[in-house]
Amino acid sequence: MSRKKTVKGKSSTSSPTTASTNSQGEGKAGKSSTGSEVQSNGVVHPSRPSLSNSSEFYDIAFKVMLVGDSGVGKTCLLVRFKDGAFLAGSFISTVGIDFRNKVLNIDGMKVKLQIWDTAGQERFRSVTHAYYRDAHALLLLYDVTNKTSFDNIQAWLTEIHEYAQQNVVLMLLGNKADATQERVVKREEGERLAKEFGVPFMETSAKSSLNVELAFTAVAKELKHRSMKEPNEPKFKLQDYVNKEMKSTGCCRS
Ligand SMILES: Nc1nc2c(ncn2[C@@H]2O[C@H](COP(=O)(O)OP(=O)(O)OP(=O)(O)O)[C@@H](O)[C@H]2O)c(=O)[nH]1
Ligand SMILES: [Mg+2]
Repeated sequence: MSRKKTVKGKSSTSSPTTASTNSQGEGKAGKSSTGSEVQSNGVVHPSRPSLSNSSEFYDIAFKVMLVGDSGVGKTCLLVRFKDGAFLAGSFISTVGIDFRNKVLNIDGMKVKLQIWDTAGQERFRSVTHAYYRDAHALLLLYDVTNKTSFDNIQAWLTEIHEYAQQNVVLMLLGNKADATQERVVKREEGERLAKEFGVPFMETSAKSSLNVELAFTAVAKELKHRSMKEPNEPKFKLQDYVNKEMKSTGCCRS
């Protein structure tokens, strides 16, 4: 596998609470004024119907962070979700941190996800640590064709406990589920690990798009339910929702 390096996001140790966005809803860490109100729980409610910089109105916004070893497919997962495309060919390892915005319609509400794509390489850890505390949700990825990336999940969870908010929404994703020939981590092993740590789990594929939309939608639903706190609404259960909605390729349904 060839490895090229490119500067896609600006390395920064400042908090991502503020960020600048271009017309495609992509951005880098930085400072900007949005006119939105940030609640004590960190949820961004626009003070009026809001036009995000990606030219889409939204009612509520959350920060989601992609974490996991280098090469597990974080950038590809985000590109698949945002653009519906797969980055095949040579692997371009992320440098620092980068984000893309996407507005989802969740039960009649426009939910904006600001999705932070972090570099998995060890040398960028100090950069990404600074961003954990502002994340409302974390998608923790391993690669089903790479045992080391699976074995490292425990270390990632330790890091998350150290740097992220206590109530952060967390989901474990076993990516590259399409790669049946190269698979070395069974779905059952992923499920077992997730159960052990009490986190929702599913397998995904940025290549085939298996469960990509579902992963982000499930997180957006959980965040929206938490922030709305409708008194008579039944509690949203992320894993139950995922199990119900999961698409099957024969390999990945529980
Ligand atoms: N077969 C298969 N390959 C994938 C999938 N997702 C990513 N890849 C490949 O895996 C390699 C790494 O993908 P990236 O998305 O760049 O990995 P990353 O996690 O962002 O890596 P860092 O930026 O270094 O942290 C690339 O060559 C992708 O083409 C997938 O779902 N299936
Ligand atoms: Mg990347």
